[in-house]
Amino acid sequence: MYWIRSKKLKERLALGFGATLVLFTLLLVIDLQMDLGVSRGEFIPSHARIRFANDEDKGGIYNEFHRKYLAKSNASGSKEYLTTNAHTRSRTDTSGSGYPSKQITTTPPHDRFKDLTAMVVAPKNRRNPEYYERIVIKEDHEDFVNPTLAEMLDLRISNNASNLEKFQLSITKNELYSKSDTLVDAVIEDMVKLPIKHVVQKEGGTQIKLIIEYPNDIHALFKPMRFPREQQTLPNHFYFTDYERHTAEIAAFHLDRLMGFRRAMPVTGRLLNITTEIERVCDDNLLKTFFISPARNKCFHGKCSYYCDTSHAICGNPDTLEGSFAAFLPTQQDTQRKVWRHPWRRSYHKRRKAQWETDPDYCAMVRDIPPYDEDRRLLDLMDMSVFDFLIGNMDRHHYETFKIFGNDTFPIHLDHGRGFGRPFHDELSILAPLLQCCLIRSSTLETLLLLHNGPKTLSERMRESLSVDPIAPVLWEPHLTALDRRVGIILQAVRDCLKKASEEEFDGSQNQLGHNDNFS
Ligand SMILES: Nc1ncnc2c1ncn2[C@@H]1O[C@H](COP(=O)(O)OP(=O)(O)OP(=O)(O)O)[C@@H](O)[C@H]1O
Ligand SMILES: [Mn+2]
Repeated sequence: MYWIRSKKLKERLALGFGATLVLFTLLLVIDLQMDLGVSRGEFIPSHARIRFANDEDKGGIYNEFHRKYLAKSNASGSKEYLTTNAHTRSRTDTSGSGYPSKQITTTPPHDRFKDLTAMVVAPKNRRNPEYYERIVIKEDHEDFVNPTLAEMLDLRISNNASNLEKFQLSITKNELYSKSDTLVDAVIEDMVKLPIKHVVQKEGGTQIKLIIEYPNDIHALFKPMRFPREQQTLPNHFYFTDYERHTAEIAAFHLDRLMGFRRAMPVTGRLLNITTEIERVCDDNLLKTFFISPARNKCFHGKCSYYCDTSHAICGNPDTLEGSFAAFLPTQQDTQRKVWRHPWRRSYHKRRKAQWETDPDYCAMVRDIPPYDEDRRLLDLMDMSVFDFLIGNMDRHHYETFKIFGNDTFPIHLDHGRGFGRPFHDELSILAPLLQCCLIRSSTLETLLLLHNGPKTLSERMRESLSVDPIAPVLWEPHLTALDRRVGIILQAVRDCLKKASEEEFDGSQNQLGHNDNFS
């Protein structure tokens, strides 16, 4: 009897152990795939796993910059000012002092950053690179091969292809569209004017998104308006629980284009009739979630993991709804994208920090790991850091590239719904990649200097660019002001990097001199 019972127990234990082992292995494989960017069955290490930090390490230029900047903004009272906005804080908001309270009183004199301009215009010194050439990188475009998707896929763009299809097939290895592009406006006009044929909810992702289908197989990704322009990120929301803003998607596309990155798909605003243009043409699953609110507005909530219930419904006014429409990424055969985990990914945990937040040598480790050890990828992450800092986007957990172009291609600037949430706050941690690597493309620095010194500032250019959008004004004014302020902060960050490097260079040459002195 005892023998049987013990055997059963053993069997049960063995079974339990086996099941746990299988589950654990499965989890590990899934996690590893995200970590290593799996492509056509080959494992290509993309970057280190997110490691959580234990000890606070306060060294490094990133932490120094952080401290300096905080000290500065405290000394001047506050860099933030009062917003008297009814939407900002509802009566039930018990968040305490999450928001600004003082008006800026003094403006410092305009610093033209002439020291940085000198470096951008200096010719590249091939024989004897200067110390700053390790920080401000001038790229060679001599062996410039830049095939299009059509060329890679051996496809001809037919004359009766839609503007979107032409656009998609003209995407190149280096950018989504060229500086002299003529298709972006046409793609946008189609998304604004063409009738909507069919609507389904996009699967995956955390918040609601709809796939809009127009005639001729044209598609767009729709994000609906939830709040008025003046609504800021709720003080008690983390970046990963922040609501998405359709205006941020639109503004991010304009900024990406203005900065000359051309890595974001075209996005436009459009007003919809929620009844005739969504409810009557949507699939059954979405249709089931439609209802009329007590205020007699037409609403729906869809199905998703965040904010898809009656209390977070998307409502028309009474049936007019505003939203953003992003041109669809290529869906042709062999245009798959590779998903990479961002090395400076946040922890997505409300109490833990990621390793980069406390390790001042984090970049040295990233620099050694493919694909960051060669070609353009690390420079692209620096651009992304600049871009995200400007828009205040903390939600950059992954990024995507087109598989067919290999590793020496651009990361697509995707998913900016959580940008433009806190116009009175500059989130320096978004600049951590740039500050920890002390690295920037010369062309990006040049653009920043131009936007800083004029003739037109970034906010002026953005205001102008956004003014043609059907739902203009797209951004609340404080967001535009923030852009100009943040350009100045990035330039200061680059200057601090250069200053530190020049000090190190000077120390090095002093040592050498001292050494030589002994011989003289
Ligand atoms: N313009 C587009 N065309 C086609 N697919 C897109 C487009 N933009 C984004 N996607 C795809 O949809 C996915 C989800 O989009 P997005 O990241 O904007 O939504 P999200 O809800 O914020 O997702 P998550 O919560 O995972 O961050 C993206 O990872 C991308 O693969
Ligand atoms: Mn997202």
